[in-house]
Amino acid sequence: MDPWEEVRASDERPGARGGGPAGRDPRDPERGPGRLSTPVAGVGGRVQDARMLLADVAATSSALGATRSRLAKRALLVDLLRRTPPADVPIVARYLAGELRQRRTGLGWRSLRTMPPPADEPSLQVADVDAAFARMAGLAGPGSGTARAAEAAALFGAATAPEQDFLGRLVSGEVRQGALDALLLDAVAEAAGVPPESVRRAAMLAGATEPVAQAALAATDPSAAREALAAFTLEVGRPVRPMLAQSAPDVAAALTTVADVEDGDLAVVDAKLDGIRVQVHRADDEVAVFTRSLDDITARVPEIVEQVRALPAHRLVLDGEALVVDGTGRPVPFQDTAARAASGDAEVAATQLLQPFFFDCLHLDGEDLLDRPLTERLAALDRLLVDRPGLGVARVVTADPETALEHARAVLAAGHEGVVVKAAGSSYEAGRRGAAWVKVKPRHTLDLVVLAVERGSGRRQGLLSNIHLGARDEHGGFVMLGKTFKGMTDEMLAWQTERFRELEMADDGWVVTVRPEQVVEIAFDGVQRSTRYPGGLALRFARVLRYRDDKSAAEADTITRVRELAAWAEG
Ligand SMILES: Nc1ncnc2c1ncn2[C@@H]1O[C@H](COP(=O)(O)OP(=O)(O)OP(=O)(O)O)[C@@H](O)[C@H]1O
Repeated sequence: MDPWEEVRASDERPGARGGGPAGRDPRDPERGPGRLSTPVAGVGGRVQDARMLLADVAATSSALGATRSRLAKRALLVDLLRRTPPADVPIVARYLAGELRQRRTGLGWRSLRTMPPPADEPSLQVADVDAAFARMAGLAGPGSGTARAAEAAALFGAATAPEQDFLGRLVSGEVRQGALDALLLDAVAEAAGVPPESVRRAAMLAGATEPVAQAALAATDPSAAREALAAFTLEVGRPVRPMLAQSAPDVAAALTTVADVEDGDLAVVDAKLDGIRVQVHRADDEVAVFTRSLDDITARVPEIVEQVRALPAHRLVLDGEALVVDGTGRPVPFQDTAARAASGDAEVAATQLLQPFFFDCLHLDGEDLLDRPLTERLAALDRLLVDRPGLGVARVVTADPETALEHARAVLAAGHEGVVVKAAGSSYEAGRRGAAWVKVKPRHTLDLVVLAVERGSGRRQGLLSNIHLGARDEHGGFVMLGKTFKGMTDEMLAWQTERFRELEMADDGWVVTVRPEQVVEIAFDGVQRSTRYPGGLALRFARVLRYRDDKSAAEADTITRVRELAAWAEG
């Protein structure tokens, strides 16, 4: 069967995706039940000298957990931000928006089991807590375990019972990192009195929420805040959040999503390469390579650096995908590319070369191209790659569904995973999953979060094997959709056994409950109704394709998406 036909015959239907902003319930009151009792001082009246108490952040966090609507959550965040002294804004933003990588403190769940008695009065300031976490993260070598335990005891001992609870949830990952980012940006806008788009755009260009929150809220009035935000522009050397794609069930549906093809609007149909996203920046001989999550991997990928240095330009920012290809130019299995990208081992790096393929150009020799139409950006890319066309991505520009489909078939035959259909006139919307890029893959996959794992038996004795899979719900929690022990290689089993021991929260001797942080890409044959699992749905023949370290749990697929798949399957 033609794989593209298979897509159409499978469980997705065109047109059923999209809709308005998720989760906004007009019946919700402006302020939710968890509203803080402390009065709002207003932007001008923020207490400039005092520091923010951890108790305030902890109270907001627990109120957020109990509040269901986005509107009420945003109101709580605005409340908190307005009362936060400017110097503390970055820390508060980091704790609530998810740029705190808890794992780096070295504190495990086990160390939280024996808390010292709580303090009676709140006295901890967020800056003290942040400093304590930073000190713990900096500990290494002999004696560091004891020093870390002493730091933790001092920190937790100075915390009241609700603060201990918050710190515990922060360390254990229950205060979900990243989940609030979009909401926090809107709250920053409201607290600073500026349009939300200006905050979002600044955060995308800065590649981070923290500095943007600080700039907006340190300003004395809305017009100063607007000016401070406008100062965030594309900077060669500083990664921007990458533009993301929606999905469509087939090429024709993708085409009509991005372009008015009846009217002859053109679409760019790109090969979708299955590797790792790379954003490369170059200023003369300085080259930096960033991943989808904006980690700097320059030192691990000298072969990419070299190829970028050879391009005929002084300053550039390119977006692309890097993969290992075999002698015939076909991509190797994704796991091998991922293993190569993760490895800093010089021997591996020398034998398995990562080849970059560029599909967008955001800056070229002094000109920012983000706001230019895609066709102009691609013309710049083509000029740049004129002597190295192999560094580009196979594409056609068309309004004709047949031509697009033909290209998609050729791309698949060349060993790639699908196509990305893009509006020819669209700008680069950093950080957004807009309608301008639509991906089509013949194989169905979901990115789910591992909630628990069962001990293996027989051949898998001593290993952690059967994983419990969860989709995100609208309220920051997860809905279990089933379990699988299929598709795991021996290496994967060994890796996951170690990984899930790290994330362990409880072990009843059979099932190990883990912190919901690890994303796994699952292939499946369909979604069916089931009374067995809490969402009323289960995946048929779920199997593991790969673990994804480039996505956080906050970016995993939602139960709404799974419900859509079930509805499509039922017609
Ligand atoms: N030609 C291309 N244009 C844009 N993105 C591409 C292209 N080829 C490969 N990609 C990859 O596809 C991804 C776009 O899909 P999406 O935004 O949904 O991210 P994703 O969730 O990582 O996707 P997936 O899991 O399907 O790879 C990009 O992040 C990029 O890594």
